[in-house]
Amino acid sequence: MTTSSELLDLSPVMPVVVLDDAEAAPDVARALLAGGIGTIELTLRTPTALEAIERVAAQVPDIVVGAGTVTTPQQANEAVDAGAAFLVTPGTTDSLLDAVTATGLPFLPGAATVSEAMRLAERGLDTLKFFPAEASGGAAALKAFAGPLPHLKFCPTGGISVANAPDYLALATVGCVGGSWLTPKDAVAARDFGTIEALAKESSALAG
Ligand SMILES: O=C(O)C(=O)C[C@H](O)[C@H](O)COP(=O)(O)O
Repeated sequence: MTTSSELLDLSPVMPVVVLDDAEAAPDVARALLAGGIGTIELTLRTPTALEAIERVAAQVPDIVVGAGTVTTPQQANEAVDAGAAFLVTPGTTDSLLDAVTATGLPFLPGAATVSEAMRLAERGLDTLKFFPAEASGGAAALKAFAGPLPHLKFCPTGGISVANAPDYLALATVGCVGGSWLTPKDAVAARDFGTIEALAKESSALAG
């Protein structure tokens, strides 16, 4: 079992993946692994996402597969049943926090402000997702968070690319960044796993 803080150490970039076709999921995961990325977050934005998680968990045991876009207690439970090893929420409500905590899985709860981060810290959580990162002030905002909250660690996502990822990864409070750029929609649709592997390689070489 990986802890929330260990999740941030798996790779400098956590790929945030939206899949319309569950059948492609194992090959996407294999391409990411071949490019040096040890984790995949499959977002529950598409009807096939749970099946995609199931397939990756069963067929690609070397990658740590999690569920993203978990916004309801029911989704948290469905993700566990599908075999997710971790959960990611874009924001946090009390009922969602209770549900994800009850799963016993490591999770990254979303926060966009200092107050939200402080509320999560009050609940004993020190490893958070910062979302939407760029729209909420970017690396400069997180740098400012670290003044009063140096003990909290973040995985920022939302608007991050290979170009601005280094600004975040340079911060001591950032363990990894999340982003969808490793799995472009057209590359997935065309089953162009070579492109995904190349993007993964470029991302895994970023200093974490
Ligand atoms: O789906 C979720 O749970 C989210 O919270 C949002 C995702 O992490 C971002 O949408 C990824 O952002 P991009 O890399 O800008 O595409």
